[in-house]
Amino acid sequence: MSFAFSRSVLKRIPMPSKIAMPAVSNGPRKVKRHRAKKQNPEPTTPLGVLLNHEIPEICKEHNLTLEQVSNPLNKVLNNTDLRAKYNRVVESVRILKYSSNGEGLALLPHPEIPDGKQIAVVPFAMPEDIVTVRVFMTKDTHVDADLLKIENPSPLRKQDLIRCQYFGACSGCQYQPIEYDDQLNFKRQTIINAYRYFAPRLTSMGRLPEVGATVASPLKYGYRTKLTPHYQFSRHQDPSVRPNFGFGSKGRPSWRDVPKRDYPGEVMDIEDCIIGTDIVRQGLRNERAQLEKLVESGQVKHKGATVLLREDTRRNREELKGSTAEDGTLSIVEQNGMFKTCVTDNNAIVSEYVNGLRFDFVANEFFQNNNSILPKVLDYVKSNLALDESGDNYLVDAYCGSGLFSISCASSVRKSLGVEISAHSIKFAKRNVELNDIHNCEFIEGKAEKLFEKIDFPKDKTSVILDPPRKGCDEVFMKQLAEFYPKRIVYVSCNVHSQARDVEYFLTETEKGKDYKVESIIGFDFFPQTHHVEGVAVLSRATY
Ligand SMILES: C[S@@+](CC[C@H](N)C(=O)[O-])C[C@H]1O[C@@H](n2cnc3c(N)ncnc32)[C@H](O)[C@@H]1O
Repeated sequence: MSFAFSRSVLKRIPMPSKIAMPAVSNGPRKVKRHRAKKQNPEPTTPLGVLLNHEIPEICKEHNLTLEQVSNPLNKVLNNTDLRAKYNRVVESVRILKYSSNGEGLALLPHPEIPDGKQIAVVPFAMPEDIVTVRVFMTKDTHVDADLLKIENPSPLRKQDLIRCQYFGACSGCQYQPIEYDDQLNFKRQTIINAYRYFAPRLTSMGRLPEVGATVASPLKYGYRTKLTPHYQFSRHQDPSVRPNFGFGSKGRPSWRDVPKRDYPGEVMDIEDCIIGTDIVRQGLRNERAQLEKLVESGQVKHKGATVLLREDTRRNREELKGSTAEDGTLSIVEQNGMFKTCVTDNNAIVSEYVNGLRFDFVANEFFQNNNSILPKVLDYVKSNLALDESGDNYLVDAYCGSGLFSISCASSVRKSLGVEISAHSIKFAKRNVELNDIHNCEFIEGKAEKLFEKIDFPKDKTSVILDPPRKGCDEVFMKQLAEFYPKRIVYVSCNVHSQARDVEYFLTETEKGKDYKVESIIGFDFFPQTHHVEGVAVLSRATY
């Protein structure tokens, strides 16, 4: 039997520290009082958006003050009768809108105050649904509720579009029952909201263009080149039985007959994930079967792990290594003359092809997860860099990863400079220029602002691509970018909220940023069936 699974793939989850024994005491037993934890999320996370923008907005729309919708949390936590009153079933609830996280938001009657209200977050409910919910968690500002029944569906709800048996309990997808065009519209609305919330000055000054229609993904299912299922042994579980292997679950909804979960609220047992590519889906099946064998034979000694499933594409079949089927044969999918395996080793080197260019990278490092949409994104980014046809152009690629943008634009520029914090990614960016026989791209390792120490490109001929992680850019970087004064900036982002915040800061808070105009804002649907949207904002300098 192969040990590859347990040795190379698994990331150990730390064991809980020893449980402290209670101190011996002779006095009367103290009643333990529960104290609510203060919620102070990062403002551009889904919870930050909910607390700072979505809840106040609902209050405003319904003439409610924040006090009128807040809950006496410490009282509820310490009084069982009161908790039972708050954790209740509520019928005939109209869902008002989606949160930025693709969850339904609603107003419930207050359980104590006759004309009071509570704001409820209801996963899997959609705007205009009339539903029955069960409140299971009270927070200061809102309550969390499970969707129990759809009494009257929203006109946008098409239940027969749901293709996954786990939809409605798995935390991965939110939009399966919605026609694809409507999904794209919801994502556009997310971007519009993000700029209203995080770029209020630009919005009120009329300095933002209309957000464009979200660009569709060619593949609506079967697109994800990376999945990371996990498992965890619970304390009460027979250690010789395979634990659930899959993804996190959401609440305990009962509106759909989803296959039984033994450990609600934890990991769901998922046999197949249909948003994965064919080979990644095969990898999921293989690794699940492997885990079963290893557990049965007592070879899994740790409490849980996350398993990487990453597509690897090669021209040459002999180069492939990866997940094997139960009979020990390597799983391979052949597609358009290329061969694909599913790699499970975090440190393996994998390849992807985009527009005929080859990109190698370390399996657990960042690479875009939807290969099918990349040609459209690259076309759009390239056409918005305002590159001169003579080729007298320079490109800065900040947060460059393994060089996707620099290398894809190399034939249209004289020189490019990429910067990236991950040493691994930089190593592979350098290797990728060699693999593609490119000679005008340079890469440096370090924080994004490091590039300003190095750069000697003429500002009037330089365009900048920004593609930071979810938290966005920091102010130091934005200030230096404004000082550098490039002719054009294309800002790609997987979090449109931090993007909107950065664009507002750049245009309103930096001296030279005031000379820029936001030319366009548009979404790309990298993750169909989910609430995620990738935003691309184009900024141009007034004169160059
Ligand atoms: C969304 S990825 C984009 C990668 C690349 N543009 C691509 O499309 O493949 C963001 C990248 O920023 C890098 N990163 C994170 N913080 C950084 C920082 N402060 N300075 C430079 N790079 C950073 C991450 O390692 C990651 O590779």
